[in-house]
Amino acid sequence: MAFTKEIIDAETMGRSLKRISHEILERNKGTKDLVIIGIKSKGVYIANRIAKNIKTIEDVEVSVGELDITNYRDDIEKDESLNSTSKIEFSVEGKKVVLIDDVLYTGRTVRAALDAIMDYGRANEIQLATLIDRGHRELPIRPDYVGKNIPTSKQEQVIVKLLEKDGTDGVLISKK
Ligand SMILES: O=P(O)(O)OC[C@H]1O[C@H](OP(=O)(O)OP(=O)(O)O)[C@H](O)[C@@H]1O
Ligand SMILES: O=c1cc[nH]c(=O)[nH]1
Repeated sequence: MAFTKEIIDAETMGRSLKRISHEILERNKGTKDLVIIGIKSKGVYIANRIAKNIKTIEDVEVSVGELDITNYRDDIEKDESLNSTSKIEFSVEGKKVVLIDDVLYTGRTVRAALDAIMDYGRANEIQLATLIDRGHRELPIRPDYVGKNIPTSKQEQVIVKLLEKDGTDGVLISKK
């Protein structure tokens, strides 16, 4: 039987995302040339929340893009007939891109996302933010901003719940 427990509540998640927003501003010395790209699907909601926090802190609207990595995954064959649902309505050329996802695990999703972004142009810099880093990387990828490091076993599953999609905020860990 699966055993599930909450490891991050809504309040803590909100605080973590505020801290990450401040860290992004601190590291980039503000919002000049800054753009945010969320990996679909949950990374997009988190990206929008961080952009909202930045608006509150700096009163600047940072552009947010949505990245669909389906066609760049290494476990399925590339299918050009699959329409990408990415929505990036700005140039990444010369920009500082903050790539955002909910969970960082093997790193394969981020590897695919880096490939996908490259197709949009040559960013000056790509940084990575994740709400949860659960370890077990299979590629040399590390986040620049982390909500919380959660040591896990490979048998466990990390489930991020977001208000926009699930009606509630929180992070659960489930053990088979
Ligand atoms: O580092 P990785 O091993 O690639 O794992 C992390 C990815 O796994 C999850 O997505 P999932 O593929 O479960 O799809 P989802 O975004 O629809 O939840 C999560 O949202 C990350 O994108
Ligand atoms: O536990 C995991 C691993 C990858 N992606 C998730 O969302 N959870």
